[in-house]
Amino acid sequence: MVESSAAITDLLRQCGGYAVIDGGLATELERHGADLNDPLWSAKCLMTSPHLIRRVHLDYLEAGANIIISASYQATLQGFVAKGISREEGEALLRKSVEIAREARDIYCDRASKGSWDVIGDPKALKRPLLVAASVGSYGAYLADGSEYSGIYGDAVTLETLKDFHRRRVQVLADSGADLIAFETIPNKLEAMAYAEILEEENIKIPAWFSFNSKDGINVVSGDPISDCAAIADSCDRVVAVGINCTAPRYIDGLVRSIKKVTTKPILIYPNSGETYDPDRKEWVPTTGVADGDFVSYVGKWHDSGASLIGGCCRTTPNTIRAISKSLSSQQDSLDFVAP
Ligand code: MET
Ligand SMILES: [Zn+2]
Repeated sequence: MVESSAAITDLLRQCGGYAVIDGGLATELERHGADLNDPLWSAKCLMTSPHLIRRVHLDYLEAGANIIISASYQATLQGFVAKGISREEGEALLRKSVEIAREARDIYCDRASKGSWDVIGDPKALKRPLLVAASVGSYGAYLADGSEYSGIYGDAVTLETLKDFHRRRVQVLADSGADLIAFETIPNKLEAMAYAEILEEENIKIPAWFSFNSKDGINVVSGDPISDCAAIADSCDRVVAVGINCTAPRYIDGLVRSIKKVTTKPILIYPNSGETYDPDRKEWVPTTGVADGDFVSYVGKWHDSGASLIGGCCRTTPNTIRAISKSLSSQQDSLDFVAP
C-alpha cells in the first residue's frame, strides 16, 4: 500500500506519467443484473451482493485499471439509518466496501503472479501499482433526488450542514485501509469547502482527490466556476489530485485546461458515456448530435491537455477501460520512441 500524500505522485512515477482509473461501478453492477432502484443505489449491493461488487472490481483490474473505487458512493450513515440499519452496522458496511475492493486487489495480484490470468499478455501489467480509493458521493447523491446533477441544495443547507453530514463517514473511510479518498461528482463549491475543512479538522491521514461534475464545460453543475472549485482543491494540502467525473466527454478538454490554470496538482478525469441521466424516469437517455460513445478516441487529446489519471464513470465498462489503457500505453510507447 502506498502511504501518505505521495500516493498519486508515486503512482504516476511508477506508471510512467499516467495511470488508469476504473469505469462505472453502479452501472456495471446493473449491467450484471443488480436492481439499484433504491435510495442506497450501488451501496445496496454491499448487503445483497458483495460478490458481484468484487467481480466488477476484478474485471476493471483485469482491464488495466490502476485505481479501483469502492462501492461507498451512496453509502451514508444517514441513508442506512433511514433503512433501519444502526450506525454501527452502517460503519461496518462502509468498511466492508473498502474490504471488498482490497480483496479484489489481493485476488488479482495472486492470480497475476501465478500467471493464471491469460488476459495479461503484457509483463508490465503484472508489476503495475494498484490503489484502492474509498468513494464519497455528495449530499445530493444521498438525497437521491437528482440534486447531485443540479448542485442546488437550497439556502437551508450550509457549510456546517454539509460538514456534519459527511464528517463521520470520512473518518470511517480514512481508517478503513483504503489508499486514498475519492470525493466524487462534487456539484458545487460549498461541498468542496466542506470536504477540505473536514480533511484538515479531522487530520485525515490518507490523501484525497476532488472530482467535480459539469454539464456545460465551464462551470460545475451548480453554476460555480470550475476554476473556483479547483482552486479550493489546490489550496488543501491533503488533496493530491483534482478533476472531473460523470461529465460528458465533449466537455472534458476545456475543463482540464481551466483546471490547469489554477493548480499544478495531477489532473484526473473519468467521464461518463455522454448519455444523460433522467432522474424522474430513472434511466439514461442517449444525447443526440455528438458522438460521445466512442470517447476512447479523445484519450490522447485529454492526456496532451494535461490529464494524467484517466478512466470512466457511469455507463462505461471494462471494455472502455481496456481501450483507455491500450491508448495510453501506445501513446507512451511512441513518446519513448521519439524521446529516448
Ligand atoms: C454518479 S457518479 C458514480 C460514481 C461511482 N464511482 C460509480 O461508478 O458508481
Ligand atoms: Zn457517474
